[in-house]
Formats: sequence, structure tokens, C-alpha cells
Amino acid sequence: RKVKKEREMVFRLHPSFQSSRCKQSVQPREKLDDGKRKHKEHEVKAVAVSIVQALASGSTRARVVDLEEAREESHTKRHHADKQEHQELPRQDDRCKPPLAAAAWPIRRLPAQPATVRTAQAERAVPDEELAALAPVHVIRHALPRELADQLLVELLRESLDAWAASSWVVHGKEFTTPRTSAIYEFRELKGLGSTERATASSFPKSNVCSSTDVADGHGREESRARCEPSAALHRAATIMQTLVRERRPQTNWEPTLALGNRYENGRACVGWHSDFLNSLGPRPIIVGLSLGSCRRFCLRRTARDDESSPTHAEAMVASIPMPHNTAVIMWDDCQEEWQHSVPRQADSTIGKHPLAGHVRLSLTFRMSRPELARHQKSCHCGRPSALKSKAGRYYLACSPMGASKQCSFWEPCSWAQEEAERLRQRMKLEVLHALPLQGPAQAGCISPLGGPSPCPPHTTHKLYAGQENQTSTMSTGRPASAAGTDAISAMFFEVSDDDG
Ligand SMILES: O=C(O)CCC(=O)C(=O)O
Ligand SMILES: [Fe+2]
Repeated sequence: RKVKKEREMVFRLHPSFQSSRCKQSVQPREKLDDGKRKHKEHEVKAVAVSIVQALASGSTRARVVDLEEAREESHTKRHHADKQEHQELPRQDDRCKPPLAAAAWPIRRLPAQPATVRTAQAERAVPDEELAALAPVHVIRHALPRELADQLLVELLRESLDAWAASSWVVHGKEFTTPRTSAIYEFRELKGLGSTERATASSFPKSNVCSSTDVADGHGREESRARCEPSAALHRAATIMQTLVRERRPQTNWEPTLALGNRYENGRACVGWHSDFLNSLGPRPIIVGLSLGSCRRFCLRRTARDDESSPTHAEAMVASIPMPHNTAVIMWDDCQEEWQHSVPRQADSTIGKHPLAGHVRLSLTFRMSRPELARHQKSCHCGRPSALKSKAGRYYLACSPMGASKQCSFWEPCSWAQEEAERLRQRMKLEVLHALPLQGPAQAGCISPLGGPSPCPPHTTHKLYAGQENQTSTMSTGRPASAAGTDAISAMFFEVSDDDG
């Protein structure tokens, strides 16, 4: 009875058993002789047990991954068994061949492209350019020269094993550890150098000496992290990231001052939905993520704003971007405010392996810290620096769990950040107006997540403009933006808030 019960469960879980047409593919089992039938039942039981064990163990996410793996395994076994069975037995129904069941459940490695967008209605592939109009991100393939990307990968694969560390925190007396290791690289030595000087400087430190102490993140003291010295290759990469940003937004003064490295050992290593800590970055920061090694998904989802009636309105969507080796994603200033990002767990069999790194993925997120924000730092009830974050367009301070042995209930809105965010939105509007001839929303190039023109989302309008190659502006940075960098691009993407008119 137990075997029968488990078999029923496998049948329920396995889609190849769910189609009534395919039910016939299991009919021939009745004709098996006793020995074979027992063998078969034993096999089905083993699969059922692995699924039950997967369900019984671990967190919800672990269950999903384990279940996926168990399903893949069960599918492979089932497929081989079916194949054998059909060779031995006369086919009852030609329309229900085993390959049909196989096709229903393929084991798929994550392809390097394209990105996909999922809404309540459907999921579809979107080219990178279209994604930039749907979400405040820009995907750049082959971001670094190939040799530099490979050199950085080799360096960091070694260094991350030696010196990067997981962070931990305690909630209700229980200790949690990040399912990945990380470290901070600060580009101290380059402060004050222009980007051309940065690119050619030969005085960069060559050593990769790391100290794995629990040093808080600069002025913001956001998280406890290992700290490492950036190599010449990493400095070069930072300079290139800066160029990539400025080519797309010539008016920005963005200059990376630190990079946060993350090592994802396998499909279980992940980072859940979040927006980044903003203590040392300030409101509406630009953050650039560079992927090295294996190809994992980087996902984005929009969080509803306070003033939106329903979080499940039509524009709710999740974008999933495969990030193969040497792909960069620029998260523009809306991204930490109204969006969350994640690197979800994946079954190892779906990871796009890298010839050198295997399943390991490294990411570097380049950020610009602003020392002047230290004066805004406020302590929580535990006496530790509170964390500045934004959700759904609202800025707040809260007790940060990272590196702490306990948490307090401190939470309050952050008015200076809210006001500064508003000023930055206004400035962005001026930059757009300054850089471009006026265009009404009708010409703005809004694209619906499911394709075709659509009314623009109520709060964020992603506008596609023709290239403004010779545009020079001193408006936001107080210094002329380089026009040379923009010559190469044919189009620029800006997003401005509809609130700004
Ligand atoms: O690994 C990535 O691409 C994302 C990492 C991230 O979101 C973070 O460190 O805050
Ligand atoms: Fe993040």
C-alpha cells in the first residue's frame, strides 16, 4: 500500500504522467512479468523517497531546488525505463511515445541570452535593448576586453577562496550565514585621478594582500565584510565600468570607489530579493554589476509604491537576465528605489558552466561611496549605525541585522534622503530637457512588457531618445561631460519620473 501511495505521488508530481494521453505509456507495466514489475516498483519507490526527502528537508527554497533535481533525476530514470519497456513490449498507441514525455520535461541549461520578462499574463524573451526600456537597467555583453575578464576571473577565483568570507547575523537567537562569500575592494589610491590617468597609471598596487577582518563598510558601516586590496586588473575594470556608465549618461559624475565581490560556489549559493544598503551611497545610486565565471540568472522585480492602489496591477513583472562571463548590468538610479534584485537558487544542472570556473560565479558590484554622508549617520536603539534603505520609493532607517548578535525594533522614515531623492529626480529631468529636444510621451517609445506600444507605467517612464553625440553639459557635475564617449553610441536611454511632468 505504501509503494502504491508513493507511486501515486510521483504520478501527481511528474508532468509526464499528467497528460491523459500519456497515461497509456504506463499501461504496459501491467504486462511485465513479476520480476520486472518488482524491479520497476522498486525504482519508482526510490524516486518517490528522494522527492519525499527533498520535501521534508531544508528551507522552502531548498525544497524547490531539491524537488527540481529530484524531478530531473526521476525524469531521466523514467525516460530510460520507458525506452526499455517500449522496446520489449508492443506499442498500444503510437501517438504516445516516450520521447513525448521527455520533451515535456527537458533538462535545460541556462542559455547565455536572451533575457525574459514575466508578467501575470505571460513570459516572453526580450532583447537587451528592449529590456532597457522596461526596467532601469542596461545589460552590456563583453563588457571588458576578453583577456582582462579572464585575468580577473583567474585572480579572483584564487583570492575569493583564500580571503572572501560569508557574513552572519542573528535573529531571535538563531545565527544565519549568507549562502555566498564576499569581500570589499576599495579604490582608495585612485581618489582624485581622472579616468584617463586611471587607465594608464602604472603605480597601482600589484599585491593582492587581503586582511579578512570584520571591518565595517567605510563611513556607512553597512555590513561586516572581508577587505581586499584591488589589483591592477581590477582597477582597470573599474575604469572601464565608469566609461560604460558615462557613455550612456554623459552628465553623470559617477566614479566607482569600491567594488563588492560575491562568490557563488554552486546553484545553492544565492542572494534573495533585496535593494542595496544606501548609507555610504546615498539615494538613487548607480551600481554596476560585473559577472565572471558561470552563467547564472540575475533577476529584477518592481516593488509597488505606497501610492499605488494594488501591488498586483498589470505592470508587475519579473525580469530574468542570464549573466554569462564578462557581462555587466548597470542598475540605474530608479533601481534601488522602486526595484529589487536577486540571484536565485538554480539546480546545478541548469547553470551555464564556465570552462575555468565550472559552476562558480563571481560578481563585482561597483559603487560610488560619498564620504560626506557620514554626517547623516544615525544610531539605532542597539547603539549601532542604522541601515539606510529604500523600498517602494520611500527612504527609511532601520536596525541592520548584518554582523549583529541581536536586533532592535528601530525604524523611522529618512527625510533627508527622501528630499535628496526628490532633488535628484528633478535634476535628472533638467538633464533630459537640457540634452534633448522636447518629446511628448506619445513619442517616448514605451513598450509594453508583452510587446507592442502601451501606456507608459504611471511612475517611471523609460524614454528612448536618438543619440545626442555632440551634447556637452556642465549642469549636474560642474565639469564638462566628455562628448567623445558618446560618439560611439547610437542611442541613449533615460528614465524620468512622470511626477516631473
Ligand atoms: O551577484 C550579483 O550579481 C548581485 C549581488 C548583489 O546584489 C549585492 O551584492 O548586493
Ligand atoms: Fe544587491
